[in-house]
Amino acid sequence: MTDVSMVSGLDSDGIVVEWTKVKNLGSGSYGQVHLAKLSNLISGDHLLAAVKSCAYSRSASIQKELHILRQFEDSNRIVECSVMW
Ligand SMILES: Nc1ncnc2c1ncn2[C@@H]1O[C@H](COP(=O)(O)OP(=O)(O)OP(=O)(O)O)[C@@H](O)[C@H]1O
Repeated sequence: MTDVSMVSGLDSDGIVVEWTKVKNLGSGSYGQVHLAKLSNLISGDHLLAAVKSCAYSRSASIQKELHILRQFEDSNRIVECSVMW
């Protein structure tokens, strides 16, 4: 996977979001996890989040993980889980 420090994409609400890698947090079986600064290009809001990314060819595994995590959205142990394309 090509390593880039800044990525733009659409969040699940169709909002354009730019994320900049701050530091590497680790990697697992399906992708890499970075502490990233997310910027909403419309509102100008920023937040820090752990962002997992992977090569497109491996994205089915991350989508499966997202599907499982969404079943626990009401859990107080999951802060928020969202997707960006
Ligand atoms: N929210 C988070 N905050 C801080 N570090 C995180 C966070 N999520 C993941 N990490 C770090 O990134 C690493 C990789 O996470 P990831 O979820 O991809 O894999 P894993 O669950 O550890 O392993 P596997 O996918 O192989 O079962 C973790 O081991 C952890 O060190």
